[in-house]
Amino acid sequence: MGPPANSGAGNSAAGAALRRSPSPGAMMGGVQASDFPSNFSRVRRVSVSAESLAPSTSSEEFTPPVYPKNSEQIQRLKTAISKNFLFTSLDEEQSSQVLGALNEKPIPAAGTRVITQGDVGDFFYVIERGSFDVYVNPAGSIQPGADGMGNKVATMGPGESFGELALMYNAPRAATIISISPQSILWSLDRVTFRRILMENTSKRRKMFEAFLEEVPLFTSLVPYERSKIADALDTKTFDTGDVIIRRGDIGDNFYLLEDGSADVYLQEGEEPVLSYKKGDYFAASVVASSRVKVAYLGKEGFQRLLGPVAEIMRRNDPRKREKKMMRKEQKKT
Ligand SMILES: Nc1ncnc2c1ncn2[C@@H]1O[C@@H]2COP(=O)(O)O[C@H]2[C@H]1O
Repeated sequence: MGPPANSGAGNSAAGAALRRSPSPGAMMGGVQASDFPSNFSRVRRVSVSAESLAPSTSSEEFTPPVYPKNSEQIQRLKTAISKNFLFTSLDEEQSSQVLGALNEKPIPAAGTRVITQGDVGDFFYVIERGSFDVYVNPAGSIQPGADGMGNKVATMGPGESFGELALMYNAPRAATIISISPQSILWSLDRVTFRRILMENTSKRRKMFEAFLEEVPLFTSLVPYERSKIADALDTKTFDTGDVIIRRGDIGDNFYLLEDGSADVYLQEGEEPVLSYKKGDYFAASVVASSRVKVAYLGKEGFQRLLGPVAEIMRRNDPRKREKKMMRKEQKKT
């Protein structure tokens, strides 16, 4: 996935691009109908009422819409959201409200434009079936002509979601989304339900990790939006001085990023450390906290799905190799 000249998304960058209010011209993008394939979003673009733009307060009464589903649909929907990090920390009530409010949207044709960059945001989408390309035009909206959609910045598939940025920031859509396979299936969630139930956690996590992830050297090659997706998947654990974070030989299912504090790698308990880690470092094995330590970690699932773009850098700079090398060096000395 090649980073675009200006992806215009992610929190800070999206922030700037997204907090602009859309001009009427930008919203239409000045695009000729013939430039694009059948347009899913244009036919039901809605004006968003002031009420639904108001930030949510959890004390207000709120009844999400309910779209009846048969058991086969519920099963498909549950599978589609099961691996999506935005749904992982919902309680039972929230979960059933969201399941009820998600509405099945078949996208029969490849080349259907689901979201148009620069438009007002109305729905958030989860992909059940099919693939979708993401385009960003650095101008902030699609432009006339063959390259009007800008640069292709990503392709998304089953289990992934999109359309949250405009709803979170009350901002124009930051990208254009086009179906690339026929017979795709999306599930849509209206903006009010998204803001009331899914947004709090998502923006909390993104805000919490945004500044930190920007400083992690491994992630500097990612576009801000890719870092936001990593933030969605991170969890935090705290260790006290002397606690073993990972023991050598443990099956390492997690990828750890040192968020705060410092940690040491030991060859043998009681000996001098052979390597030290500081904020922003990532590690894999035999690590002991040398101060109070906060780590952010990614489970195996997130690791495989989200770190694809930096896999090559990690292979070159595998922390296990680094740790083993230091250990061999130490062993030679003795
Ligand atoms: N690199 C990217 N930049 C901006 N948006 C992206 C990017 N990749 C995926 N997207 C998604 O594309 C969506 C377009 O609509 P939103 O701005 O509401 O939310 C956006 C994100 O969910």
